[in-house]
Amino acid sequence: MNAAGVCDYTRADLDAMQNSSAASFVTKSATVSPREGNPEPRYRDTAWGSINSMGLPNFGLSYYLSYVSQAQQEQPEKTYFVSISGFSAEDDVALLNQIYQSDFNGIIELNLSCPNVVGKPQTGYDFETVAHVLDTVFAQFTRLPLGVKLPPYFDLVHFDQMAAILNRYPLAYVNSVNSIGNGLLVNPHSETVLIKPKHGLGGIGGAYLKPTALANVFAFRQRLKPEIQIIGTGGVQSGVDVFEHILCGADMVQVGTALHQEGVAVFERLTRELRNIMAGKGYRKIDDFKGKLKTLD
Ligand SMILES: O=C1NC(=O)NC(C(=O)O)N1
Repeated sequence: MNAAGVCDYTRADLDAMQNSSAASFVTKSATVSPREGNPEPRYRDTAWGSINSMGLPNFGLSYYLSYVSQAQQEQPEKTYFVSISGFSAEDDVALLNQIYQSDFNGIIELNLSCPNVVGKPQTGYDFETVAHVLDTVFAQFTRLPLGVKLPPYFDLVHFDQMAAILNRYPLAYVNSVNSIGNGLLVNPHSETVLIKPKHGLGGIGGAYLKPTALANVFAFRQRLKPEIQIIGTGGVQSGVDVFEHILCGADMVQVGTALHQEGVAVFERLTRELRNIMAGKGYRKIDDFKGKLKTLD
């Protein structure tokens, strides 16, 4: 499926996802009020991936809930995801109330990791706030499955601390990772940054991101209780990358930068390439290799 923020902003984007061979889609992270987002240019592709500082532009939660309501009727066999991104626990409660009062019957993705709203830190790096938000959310909202979109972590102690917090809640899944926040890409010819917001700093995606994404999927799989599934996101450009995410423990894989660069045809290509890899290795189903990465211990 798509990673939140890619091919999910407008009805046309979501139609493209709905009519593709992707198993599902997630809608652009919705905030309490619709947002214009950051000034352009705010997204750039490179040979190795992408940089973005979109700033959570979105048409508001009701726009996406009404789209999913229609999609649920058209293709009821699919389970859809709606992403929300409050700037406080109270925001998240307000967004969840709106979802619970609608006919939405899919999965909620709570984005704890947008790095691009000036003045708003990435919640996922503030462990106490993560615990407070999840305490507040799960005290009231347990009917619909809910997962969290996490930023990448880079320290084993942080994996331990976050897993200890996450294991306290009835989470449906953890989605690792969001972009690497506040990276910088420059154009050496013009001696200029690529994007306008934040003097050129933005979230890094694509091939740059894969080693970090695989490490986060693998580390959380080792630490999280088995009831919490894992969505692997980051650096998926080929069937091999999908295979590696699953080998590290991903139950589902999302595609961001490569989807932005190639369009929804990427899903058929990735699926075909994964099938060929599995056939070559004699694997008949995902469980034959999911989470079975070998270490040299
Ligand atoms: O969570 C997010 N991650 C990103 O890399 N960019 C978007 C955004 O800026 O809206 N949000």
